[in-house]
Amino acid sequence: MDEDIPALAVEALTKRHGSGAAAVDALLGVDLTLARGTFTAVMGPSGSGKSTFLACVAGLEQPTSGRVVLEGADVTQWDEARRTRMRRDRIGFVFQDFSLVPYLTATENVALPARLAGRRADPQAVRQALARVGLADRAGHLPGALSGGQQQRVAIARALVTRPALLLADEPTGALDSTTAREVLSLLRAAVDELGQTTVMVTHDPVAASCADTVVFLVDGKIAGRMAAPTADAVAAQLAHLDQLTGAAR
Ligand SMILES: Nc1ncnc2c1ncn2[C@@H]1O[C@H](COP(=O)(O)OP(=O)(O)OP(=O)(O)O)[C@@H](O)[C@H]1O
Repeated sequence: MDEDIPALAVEALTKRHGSGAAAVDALLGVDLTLARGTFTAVMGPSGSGKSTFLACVAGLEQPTSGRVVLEGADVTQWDEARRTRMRRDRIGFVFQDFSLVPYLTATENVALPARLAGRRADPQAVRQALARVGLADRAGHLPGALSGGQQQRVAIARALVTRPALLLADEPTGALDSTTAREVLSLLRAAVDELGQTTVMVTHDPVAASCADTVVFLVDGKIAGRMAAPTADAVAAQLAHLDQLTGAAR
């Protein structure tokens, strides 16, 4: 694998939901290139296009125009079956509500992506993934017997066990208290630093965003600003100025 190929390149991405008078332009020409092993936070007001962006990157939605290039492959050219395989094999997801299967143990939840792909999960890889998130001693527990933070850690182990090209996290700390949120964020940061895991995280929280290498601000479907080496204060200040940024982006 050529190390110079970016993990993700999004080129002139547009997405129009609906048609005619009801059409909504959720993305209006987004360009973004992510080098491997980088951690990017995506922020923006409600309705700015963050979820649509993640859905297009994951191949869950077809963009109206533009390209999504994952590790050098233009996935927008692929049919639904191939995009589904790509999602299963090359992308890890972490959601705000954890999205664990309630009747499966932590181990079984982590093993699920491989099983869905028709493979047997490597038991050692599953054990290691759970140990990495500090849950070796909770492997046999059902999600209902775990705290919110522990459930999110299981979800992170599940997302990372396949060693995906891209980890997409949608408000991963949105349902957690601030102490637990910090633990989850340090796990994401460690995955980037120690495993070289390319990560994109949508968040409303400046503290969460400050764990990323770069913050990208979306406003009205366009990138309205970027911030390298973010601090929580600087991100909060930038969010407060998004209205002016919108003006500059137009
Ligand atoms: N399936 C859909 N059909 C029609 N319009 C949609 C659809 N999905 C999203 N939209 C619209 O596209 C725009 C962008 O929505 P999106 O959910 O991507 O924003 P967001 O930044 O993720 O918002 P939030 O922070 O509230 O989750 C909004 O105006 C939204 O109403």
